[in-house]
Amino acid sequence: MQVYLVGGAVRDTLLGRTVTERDYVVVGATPAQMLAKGFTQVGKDFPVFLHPKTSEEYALARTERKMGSGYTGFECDASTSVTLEEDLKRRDLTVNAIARDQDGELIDPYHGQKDLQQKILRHVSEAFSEDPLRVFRVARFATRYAYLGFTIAEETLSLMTDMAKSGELTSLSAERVWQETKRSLLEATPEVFFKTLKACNGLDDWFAELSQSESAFNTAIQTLKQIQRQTHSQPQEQDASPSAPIEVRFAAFCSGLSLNDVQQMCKRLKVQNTVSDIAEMVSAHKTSLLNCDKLDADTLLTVFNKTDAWRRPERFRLFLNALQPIAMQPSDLAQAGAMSSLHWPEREALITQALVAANAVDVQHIIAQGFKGPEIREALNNAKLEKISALL
Ligand SMILES: Nc1ccn([C@@H]2O[C@H](COP(=O)(O)OP(=O)(O)OP(=O)(O)O)[C@@H](O)[C@H]2O)c(=O)n1
Repeated sequence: MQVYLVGGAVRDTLLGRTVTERDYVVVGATPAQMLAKGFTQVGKDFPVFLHPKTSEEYALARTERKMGSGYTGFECDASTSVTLEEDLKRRDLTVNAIARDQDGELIDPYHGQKDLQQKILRHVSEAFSEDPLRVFRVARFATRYAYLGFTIAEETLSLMTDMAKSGELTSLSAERVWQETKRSLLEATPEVFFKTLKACNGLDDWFAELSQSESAFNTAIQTLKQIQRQTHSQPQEQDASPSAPIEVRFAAFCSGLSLNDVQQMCKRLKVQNTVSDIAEMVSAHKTSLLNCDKLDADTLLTVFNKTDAWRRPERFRLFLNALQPIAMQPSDLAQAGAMSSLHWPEREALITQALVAANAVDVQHIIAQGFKGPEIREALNNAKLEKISALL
């Protein structure tokens, strides 16, 4: 049997990037031989094994043919007669279809090295269309390698467009689409992911709310760029620490949508609550906190109560962090006139101080004053209002 390093590890080594995960392909071996060598089998649909010591993935070389529609209709052949070239041919992009043997020699039948040099993401063969996830994967690679100047080959973008138009993207699971989305949002230039999807009609099924609204889409792109301005002074650097967490990035992406649209999209993508909470809070309260010349105590108390800022201070902090890129966009992009006169750092500090002040109101003190039942809540709110007003 022959063993080759394949996929991302070869690609990223050639790009001079750090390699975190290694995948191998094994040619000319049977599952029984792998098990006899101490590997454990993990693949359900096709034979993939974990190395007994390193736990790295070793997949038997295979060919795949799509039989039916949907994501699962594949016929797989992983017999010992499958060659390395055949295995590489079923892969998505030429830059992902380069193998390295144990002597360090590169096997590159689809000219991935040339495409790496020319910075082109190009599909290997027509079999690309058999896996709709690849539309999102290519958009993600375009995002990740944007800093190097990579673009998508015209013919590949055209295939992606055909795939999106065919409706095949709906056969993907929400988890897989979200995973690609999340990984792209955490890259240095996340807007490239969504621009790429828009360019191939890939927003229609999973991000319908954004494909239907030009202005919501533009707001998403501008707000994501604003995060980049704030967090990456050097966007070109690989792994520039993504100081804005996924909650803030996703909220930025949703910042041009109504609360109802954000909820629809989160439900469709099965976004985890910790992430969708922030996007929904931003959508629900951005107008009252940003589109006004001065903050008033009633508004602040309502927002504190509705966001449960009292018991969820960390979530509230993320919410404020998520408002920042919306508030700090260049004034010509601000949605309402009032936003342009906003000095966010001062306003944020004021909101934080108001929360601290209101939080200092002691409910025991109110009870001791003789308030009963629903009166307690009212008196508590009044006392908090007083504290906030005193600050403003
Ligand atoms: N839908 C897919 C998924 C994977 N692959 C192939 O399997 C390899 C490994 O896939 P994966 O680990 O998901 O991605 P990487 O290319 O290693 O990229 P990343 O750095 O994002 O993990 C890819 O390089 C590609 O050759 C593919 O052709 N089509």
